[in-house]
Amino acid sequence: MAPRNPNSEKILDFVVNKGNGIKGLVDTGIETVPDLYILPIEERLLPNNILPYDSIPVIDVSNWDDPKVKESICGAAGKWGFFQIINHGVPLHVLDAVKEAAYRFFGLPYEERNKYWAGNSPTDTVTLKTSFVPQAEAALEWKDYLSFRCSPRDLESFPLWPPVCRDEVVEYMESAKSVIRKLLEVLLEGLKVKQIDKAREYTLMGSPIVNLMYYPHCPNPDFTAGVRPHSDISTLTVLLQDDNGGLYVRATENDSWIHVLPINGALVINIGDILQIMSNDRYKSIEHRVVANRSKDRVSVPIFVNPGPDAVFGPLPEVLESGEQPLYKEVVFSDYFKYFFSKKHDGKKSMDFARI
Ligand SMILES: COc1cc(/C=C/C(=O)SCCNC(=O)CCNC(=O)[C@H](O)C(C)(C)COP(=O)(O)OP(=O)(O)OC[C@H]2O[C@@H](n3cnc4c(N)ncnc43)[C@H](O)[C@@H]2OP(=O)(O)O)ccc1O
Ligand SMILES: O=C(O)CCC(=O)C(=O)O
Ligand SMILES: [Fe+2]
Repeated sequence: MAPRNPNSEKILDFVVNKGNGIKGLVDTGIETVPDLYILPIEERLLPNNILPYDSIPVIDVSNWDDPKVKESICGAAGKWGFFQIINHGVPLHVLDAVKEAAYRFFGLPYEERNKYWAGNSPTDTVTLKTSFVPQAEAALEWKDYLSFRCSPRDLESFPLWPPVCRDEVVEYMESAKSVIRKLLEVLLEGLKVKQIDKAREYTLMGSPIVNLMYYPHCPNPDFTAGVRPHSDISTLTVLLQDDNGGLYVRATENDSWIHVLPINGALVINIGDILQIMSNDRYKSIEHRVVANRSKDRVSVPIFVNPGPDAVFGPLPEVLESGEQPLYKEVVFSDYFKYFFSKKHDGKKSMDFARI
């Protein structure tokens, strides 16, 4: 990474070391995007690269047992890696409450937010961070996020979580659990797995993380990234977005992107690297990126459904039983996670860690 100019060093200190986040910088009233956030032209999302008429599938899951629903889910996981679900059973008021909780947390004064800043937080199950890996990024991402580890054991530290949003995060996670379970059952059935036993459950969903993502309004969103192109490392991700839009998914055509249209009450589902690996490439973890908004603050709430830290995953025996060659080796999830967090968001490069 090239050395940063003195002004960028000052901004980095204010945003990262002093824990103000990009929210704190925007609150100073900046009218242009600082150099520290400017992407090289080849990394920007240009209007010509957006496919205006394409969209990812929207699946009505009111009847999970309907073979057509199962087919749509497995088909979308294989072709698009992304789909939206409606009539999933998570009540609208729970979804609205967790989005409001995100605005409430990021609306707190600096001193209150900063109690949870990475390194200050009273518990490692909740951390406030900015960008992705600021130490490894030439240009930072225009986002702050409050991250909650949500396994049953992590929930023991609930009393230390921020009171302005903790109930809403837990209620959202608890309500989404049955949707996650159903999705995994359908997707695994599509891979000839008959039943998700306790060991498989730990590998598929042992350490979920809920993030409250906050993308403050940006004077020129075209010059910077809310989130750079990346695939998620989860088994799958359940994402609640607000009505501002700004999430783009990579299309099959060279360097073109599809906007994920906000649908009130819908959840966006994407396959993560782990499920691509377990399925030996039958399901696809597709790159996506976020662009901030010029006039409005955007929030989203992903649930990263991750394996337990010591879970070992690789292509499933059921997938390989007909003699198919494994494309990936077996990997411990915590090693994969550390590798992902050791570099900037970089497309699908994390998968090389497991590729044979
Ligand atoms: C996209 O698909 C995903 C995403 C995710 C998960 C998303 C998340 O955002 S989870 C939040 C990050 N994860 C955790 O906090 C989990 C527990 N943490 C760790 O395991 C480690 O922290 C680590 C993520 C592996 C990184 O370890 P390491 O490289 O040793 O660095 P740290 O010790 O964390 O930090 C060193 C130093 O820098 C400060 N810092 C680091 N990053 C930030 C940041 N983004 N913003 C602000 N400050 C940062 C940190 O506080 C330390 O400062 P000190 O003052 O203490 O020295 C899941 C699944 C998916 O599919
Ligand atoms: O904010 C969004 O819409 C997506 C965020 C995302 O892709 C991520 O955090 O991995
Ligand atoms: Fe993502």
